[in-house]
Amino acid sequence: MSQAYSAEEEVAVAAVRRASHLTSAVFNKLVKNETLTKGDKSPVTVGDFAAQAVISSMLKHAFPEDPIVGEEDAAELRIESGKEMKDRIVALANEALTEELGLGDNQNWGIGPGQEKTDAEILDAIDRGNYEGGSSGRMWTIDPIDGTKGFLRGEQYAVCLSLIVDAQVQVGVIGCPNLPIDPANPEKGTGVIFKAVRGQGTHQLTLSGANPTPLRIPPSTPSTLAFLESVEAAHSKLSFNDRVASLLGIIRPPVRMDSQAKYGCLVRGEGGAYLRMPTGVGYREKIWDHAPGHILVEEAGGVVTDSRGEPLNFGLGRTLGENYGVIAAGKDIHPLVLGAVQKALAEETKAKV
Ligand SMILES: Nc1ncnc2c1ncn2[C@@H]1O[C@H](COP(=O)(O)O)[C@@H](OP(=O)(O)O)[C@H]1O
Ligand SMILES: [Mg+2]
Ligand SMILES: [Mg+2]
Ligand SMILES: [Mg+2]
Repeated sequence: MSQAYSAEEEVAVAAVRRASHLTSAVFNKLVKNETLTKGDKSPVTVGDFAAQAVISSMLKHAFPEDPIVGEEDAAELRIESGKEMKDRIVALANEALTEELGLGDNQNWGIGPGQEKTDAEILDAIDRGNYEGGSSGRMWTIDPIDGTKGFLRGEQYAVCLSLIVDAQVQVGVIGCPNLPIDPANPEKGTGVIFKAVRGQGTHQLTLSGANPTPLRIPPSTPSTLAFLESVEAAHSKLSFNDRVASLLGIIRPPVRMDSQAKYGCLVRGEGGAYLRMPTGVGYREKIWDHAPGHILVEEAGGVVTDSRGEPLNFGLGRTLGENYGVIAAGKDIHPLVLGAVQKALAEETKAKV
């Protein structure tokens, strides 16, 4: 009998691979009018839309019944003012879908090079990401470019895909085109894929899908720990992390990095703990920003909770609901970090009264 979710894993890695190639190629060619500002003031580029179209098209081919919770939608591309961008996205997506990447010829799963798609098919593929989520059944999450701000700066970003079944993440794949393959040996270059399947561990692959290497979070102590945190101060309360670090006697400065590449770094032993606390503006975390990273950490022997010590709930819809932050770390150090977070929160409450 084949391993559980082996077809899903194969398709997910292939889809992330194609989308990762697309995004890194697009970065070098990106021009100014190829970025839009969304309603929440965040950026979205032709790369985000095209990568979501590619992943969604491949998922439809392999698993036509599965709903998708995707970050982007095509509304802006369906109106006259979006025509130029739409044309570019259709061309990019078709290029990526038909490219020969040596992924095998399993046409049943749509992994090998496919046929060109029409404009309508590409827009519909993007809009298939409109599922509202929920606590039962299968669903995929797509964050075609996580860390769009990092992507635009030429820094870290990640192509993120997960399969959630009955509110449990079962498969997670994260492509990080700009991440060093081996941080100790920068000459090895950049571009990695992290993958995890429930019960089967976490692995790092090259961006070409080769050399699967198992990953376990190594033990750490406050003297070796550094927080992995956002670059963007608007995304998490960085001053809070500083307070927690001082309560724990952490000496190393935080490692700031955009996107779920942070979860990838955590599982391969960089940093030691991921900490993301709300900034207080009422933002709700999105499931596509955490589901793949969450399973990478759990399958590498780590623990992920919110600041109350509760598990994250992926069954509430497109968001994680009320925002109590995210703490991810190896299982030895997680209780220590959680304790310090709760102490820092209690200090804040005390300072307010
Ligand atoms: N106020 C806020 N609080 C927390 N996260 C936010 C936020 N505003 C945007 N984000 C999310 O932060 C993600 C990036 O996380 P990070 O800071 O770890 O790189 C963004 O993903 P996208 O770049 O996919 O839009 C976006 O979904
Ligand atoms: Mg975004
Ligand atoms: Mg994101
Ligand atoms: Mg995104």
